[in-house]
Parts: sequence; structure tokens; C-alpha cells
Amino acid sequence: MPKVRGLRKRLDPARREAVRLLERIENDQAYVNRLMSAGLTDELEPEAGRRATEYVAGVTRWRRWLDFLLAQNYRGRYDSMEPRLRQILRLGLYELLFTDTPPYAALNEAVELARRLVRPQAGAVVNAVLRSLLRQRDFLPQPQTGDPVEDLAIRYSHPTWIVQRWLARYGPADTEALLRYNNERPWFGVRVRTDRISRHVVLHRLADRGLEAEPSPVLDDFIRVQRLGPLLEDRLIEKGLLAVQDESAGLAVRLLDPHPDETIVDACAAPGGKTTYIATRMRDHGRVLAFDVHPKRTELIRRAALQQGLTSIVAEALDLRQVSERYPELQADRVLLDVPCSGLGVLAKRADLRWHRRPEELDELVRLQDELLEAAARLMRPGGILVYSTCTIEPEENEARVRAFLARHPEFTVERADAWVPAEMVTDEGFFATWPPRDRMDGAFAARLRRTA
Ligand SMILES: C[S@@+](CC[C@H](N)C(=O)[O-])C[C@H]1O[C@@H](n2cnc3c(N)ncnc32)[C@H](O)[C@@H]1O
Repeated sequence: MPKVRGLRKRLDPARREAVRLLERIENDQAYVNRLMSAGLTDELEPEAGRRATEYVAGVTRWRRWLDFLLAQNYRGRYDSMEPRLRQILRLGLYELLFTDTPPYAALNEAVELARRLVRPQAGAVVNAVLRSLLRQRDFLPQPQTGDPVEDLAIRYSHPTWIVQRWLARYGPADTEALLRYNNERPWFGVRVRTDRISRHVVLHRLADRGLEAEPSPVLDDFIRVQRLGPLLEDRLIEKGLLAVQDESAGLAVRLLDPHPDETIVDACAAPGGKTTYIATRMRDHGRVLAFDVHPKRTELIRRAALQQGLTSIVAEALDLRQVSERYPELQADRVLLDVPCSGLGVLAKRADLRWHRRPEELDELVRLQDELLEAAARLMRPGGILVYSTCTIEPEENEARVRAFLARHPEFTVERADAWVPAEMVTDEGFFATWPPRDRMDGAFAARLRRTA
């Protein structure tokens, strides 16, 4: 029979794009950062874009567990498999284990991807490996390396060094809860400009679009949503009525407690999520000086201020460590110092971060955090408030930095966070600290310090 041309099924664009992105994410750290700020899949139709995003995030999160299972079922050396074939196998297995895709559809799609994107014979490999795993789906092999920490890290798909840290600090039950939380599809916090639109109206509008959303239980101007797509389609963010922001970030601003007509410094401000919230809380009266060392990122602060119609914000590209040369007279009422950190509190949202972080980076970050604290302290008027905040749960970057700062600066004292944030999020020392599995938000920390003299 003659071959009929043109009847070959079209490759699913979402899966094809996911494979392409997964390859790039694994090879190119800089690309991940760009992807995060640029929006993953702009060229796809919205439905395919959503699926591609979900595939990329899911496969990235579960990478270590997927690799363990695939390696057990592959006849050759899994480590030296062609990278693209590996991504296709990961995607196929992810779909089989973690999505509602009917198993044979997932399998066929993966086989087709391998045939077309790798070579025709590669389809047979994918077919054999995934069929074998499909048969084992209800009794999957468990890691037995002889090291319980390693086993847990494989099972929950995290690097061993991170699991080791958390086990030593939190014990097995809490560590498992955190590992599990990091692997769930996260809810997103969204701030509502309640000076322009009521939260109630927003919730109704989203419900009409079929988007699951609920009010934040801890902040009266925040909601939680399961997906961001409908917000983007409704252009509510573009119109400056909503801003994507984790509730933990909102609570750090509440702890700062900015007032109208004050001079506030947001010392590490880009992309401006907290800056715009500060200005909103001040009803846009007063002055918010927003600094960031990266000129391009500083531009994002300006754009956010413009989008939200806030005129009290002045953004400037500046290394905070040089701020007193630039502004020798500055006497801020309040300073927010939202330092660069390891980000180990946001692994549920930043799926790739766990694979890129290295334990050695912590020392360098801690040094920078100390230097930034010194610089921030020089900007304060006596009686002023300094809030030091992070999106990590690592004590070296949190409590330890504040304790070391207080030892160097007896003119600062801690003000307990109880008056501004929910009691369960306040530590014995009076610091704000979230616990993601309990609070259903990012892991974050903030300390409120007053300069007394
Ligand atoms: C955690 S992010 C800030 C997030 C921001 N506060 C928000 O809520 O949108 C830390 C920022 O510190 C900036 N940064 C790093 N080193 C700095 C320095 N020496 N001076 C000023 N900003 C710096 C980084 O460019 C990064 O944008």
C-alpha cells in the first residue's frame, strides 16, 4: 500500500515545548532566571501553555525520584543516556504517576516524542521502560542505599544535603511534612488593591471564570489562588488591581508597618513587590526610596510603580553598601532590608532552585547579609524601625544574622512581632517565621528592630 503523506499525528505542542524547556533548564542556570521573569511559554495557546508549565514544574520537582525509578527499569547506563531521551522518559513517567492523563495516552505521547525528537528506534526504548513502570505503579521500588537520609532525599526528590540539614533541625516527621509541601502544586498569594476594588468583588469575578480562589485567613487584602492564568487573561494585574505576592511577603511589610508621610527605604527592592505594598499602605503619601544593585531589575520597580499608579516611589540602581556616600544625610523613619538569600523557603514555587543551590553558597550569602545590615543601619534616624527579612528557613541567614547584628549594635533592640503578625508565626525571640506546611505559604523570616539611640 502506498504511504499516505500528511496523516502523521501532530506532536502535542505542550509536551514538545516542555521537553525543550526541560533541556534548557537543566543545562543553563541563567536561562531559568530568565524563564521565571519572562513567562514560560508565551508562544503557546493558553491551555497548552498551562500544561507545559505544569509539566516543566512537575518534572523538575520530581526529577530525582523519576530518575531513580527510570534507572531501575532501563537496561543500559541511565547516566549516559542522551539528555533529550531522558527528558522524554521523565515527562512520560511524571504523567503516569502524577497527572490525570489516561496511562496509555501518556505512554503513546512519550513514545511519539521519542520517535520524532530523538530517532524512530528510541520510541521502543520509551515504550519498554514506561510499560514496565506502569505495571509496577502500585508497588514502586523504594530506594535502599543503606543511608536513610539518602533514601528520604531520593523518595522526596530533594538534594541529600538539604534533607540532612532539615532532619538535624526538625526531626523526621516535620522534615517529611516540609518535603511533601515542597512537592505539592503551590497555591499563589495575590494582593488585592482594596483601595480600588473590594476583595469580595475579586473573589466573585474569579469564581465566574471558574478559578478556585479563597480569602487569605491572615491578611484582609490578600487572596489565594490555584492558578495564575485566569488573572493574566482578565488583565487584573495589568490594570494594577492585583499583584502576585506571597502572603509571607505581605506579612513582612505589615511588620514594617509603614505610615503616610514617612520616609521609607526599601533597600533591596527589585522587582518591587514589597515596595508597591509599602507605598499602598502609605496611601501613596510620603517617600519610598527603592534601591537595588541591578539597573535592569531596578527598572522593574519603576514599571510596577507605574502599573499600580504609585507616585511616592523613587527607584534607583545602587549598591546599598555605597548608600551613605550617595545620601550622607538620609535619616529614614523605616528601612526594609529584604536581603538576597538562599531561597530555601520557596522550593515549592521555584521548582528548579533545589537543584542549583550549593551548600558553599551559604557562607558567601551570610557575609553579604552582614554587610547589607551594616549599611542599612547607617540610614536610620534614632527611634526608626529596621525590618530584616528573607525567604529562607535557614537559621544562619535568619536568627543568627540578627543576633550577630545586635551584638555589634547595642543601640538596636528587637520589637516582638506579635502586634503585626499571627501569634503562631512568632518565635520565642519575637521574630516572624513561617512554617510552610502549617501556614500554606512560603518559608520566610523577618525581625523588627528599633534604633533606640
Ligand atoms: C530578595 S530580593 C528582593 C525582593 C524584593 N524586596 C521584592 O519583594 O520584590 C533581593 C534583591 O537584592 C538585590 N541586591 C543584591 N545585592 C545588593 C546590594 N549590594 N545592594 C542593593 N541591592 C542588592 C538583588 O538584586 C535582589 O533584587
